[in-house]
Amino acid sequence: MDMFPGFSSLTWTPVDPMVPASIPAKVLFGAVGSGTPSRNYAKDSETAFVAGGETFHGEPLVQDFTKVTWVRRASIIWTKMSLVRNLEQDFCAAILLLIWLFAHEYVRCKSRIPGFKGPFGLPILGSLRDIQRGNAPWIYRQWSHKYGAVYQVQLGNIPMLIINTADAAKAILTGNSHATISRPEFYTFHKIVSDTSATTIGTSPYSASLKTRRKTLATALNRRAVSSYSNHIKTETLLFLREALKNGKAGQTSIDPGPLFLRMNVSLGFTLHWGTRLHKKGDMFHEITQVEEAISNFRSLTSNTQDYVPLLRLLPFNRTSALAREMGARRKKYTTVLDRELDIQIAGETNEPCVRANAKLDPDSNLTALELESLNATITAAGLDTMQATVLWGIAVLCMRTDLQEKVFQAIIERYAESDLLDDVPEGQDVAYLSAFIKELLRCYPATRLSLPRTALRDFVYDGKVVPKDTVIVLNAWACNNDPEIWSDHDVFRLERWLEHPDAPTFTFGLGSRMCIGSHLAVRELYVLFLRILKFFELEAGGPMDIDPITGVANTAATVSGPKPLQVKFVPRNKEDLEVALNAVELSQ
Ligand code: HEM
Repeated sequence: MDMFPGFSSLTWTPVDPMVPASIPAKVLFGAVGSGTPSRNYAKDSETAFVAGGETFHGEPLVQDFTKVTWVRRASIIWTKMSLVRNLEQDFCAAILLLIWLFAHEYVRCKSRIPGFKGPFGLPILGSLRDIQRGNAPWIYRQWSHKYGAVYQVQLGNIPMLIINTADAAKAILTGNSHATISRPEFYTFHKIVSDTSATTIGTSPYSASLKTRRKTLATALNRRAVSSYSNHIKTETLLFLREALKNGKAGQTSIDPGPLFLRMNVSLGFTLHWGTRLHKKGDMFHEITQVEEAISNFRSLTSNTQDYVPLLRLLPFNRTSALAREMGARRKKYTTVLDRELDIQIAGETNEPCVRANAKLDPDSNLTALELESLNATITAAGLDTMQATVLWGIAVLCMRTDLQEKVFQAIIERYAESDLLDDVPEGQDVAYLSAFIKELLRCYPATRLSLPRTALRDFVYDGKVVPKDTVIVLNAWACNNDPEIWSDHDVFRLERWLEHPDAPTFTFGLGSRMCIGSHLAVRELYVLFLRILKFFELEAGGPMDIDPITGVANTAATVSGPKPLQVKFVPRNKEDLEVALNAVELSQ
């Protein structure tokens, strides 16, 4: 039954005198007829009703207000009151928002580190937008010209000290190594990803457990241990050559070397940790690389806005949190499969020597299940994207700087006879130019340009100012590597600098108490890989390449700064000999 006869067909003409009364109200307001008062102020207003007698589709177009029933009048008065109430509510909401904003800004001001200069940034966001919009290490270096070598930025409410010069890095991270031994915890990575999968060593705050885990992995990755992995490195690098030769049709086709190297690196990590090579687990490859890349981005210092603006975490459809949770769970799934397989092998005494088996079998090692899981996460994550980025920059530089490629190649053949290098590569780095190339590569293209952040475990003093406990400290490794106090020609990719100053510092692997523990493995792998690539192939660019360290970066928001995708021709220096030699080599399974 219609409770309000005539109400549902009620139509209005606008109060706006500029609108001709002859235009049907349905055209002006859209379809009318439900009778439900809406928040269109003109429509809700009593003055919207004027007398008239036209009809539209048989209904009166304009209704005489004097004929409106008492029920309708009550409805109109109620609507008017609602309008006033809505305005009151809006006003109160605006006042509350303003108060919250002032309170927030007060807290933000209070959280600044006394004595350190730095940009103030925007309300709520601080300097987050500036950093997210550009290339953070470059922007931080620009700001250091204004605010000094060490200054503060605020990302949301969180103040961070940014270190931009070599001297400051040494003073803070080496000079106060114990005070700077911890890592901060961020919402997305530590509360969401690590809720479903353990935290890696590199993202764990300082604790007794971190000490034990770090010691276990550092022992497995020290110089002596790395030299015992030469057989694994040989297998993986020779497989890389085989794939480059085959996929690139002996130099006739350009290929993207990214996936080849990724497979090689993941496989090496698996062998060292679980004693099993990746090719046996073909299906897992895409899953692992996809998940680890996504998780790496959750570690990003700049891209997770919700880490700095807690309000965003309340959004009902929070895609970042949902994705972070999913990736953590997916990582746990494949590491669990690998753990189970290794456990069966350990029980049957058929396992290969590897980090996890050593840790489980060592009677002195008391690692808990969660700590072992942290080692899993570390080995799958650490070194994966960092090594990938470094190798790809190296390949791009060699394609674009053919003079350097020739120089290093000549140095290699001077040192090695024709076919020596398919067998073991002698320990050490006996091709000085190649060694210099790797150092220069790491200097100009540090994979993590902003090193993994630290937090102060306790107060310490730098430059006469107190750095309070819990302050987040970020090393701008890229700026330190380009410090004009160390190199007057820091913008040039020049190998000879490392022959002139072999002990000059680089900041690519960090500094002090939480420095990278995989650096020996990383440098060895880079050395052996480039030695073999350059000995057997000539590299040609198969498409445009931007090797500028700033404009050439693929994703400036990512934790790791790799180059844009490459297309490369791997032209064998001697196709027949290489094919025969590579097929003859027996590779460990
Ligand atoms: C070119 C390759 C690599 C680069 C540029 C790199 C860079 C870094 C950096 C900058 C840090 C933080 C250091 C600091 O806070 O001072 C780090 C930490 C770490 N890296 Fe690497 N890394 C590389 C390869 C590897 C490899 C191959 C592994 C192991 C398989 C590895 C394992 C680790 C671990 C476990 C940590 C955490 C150390 C801690 O927090 O105590 N890295 N790496």
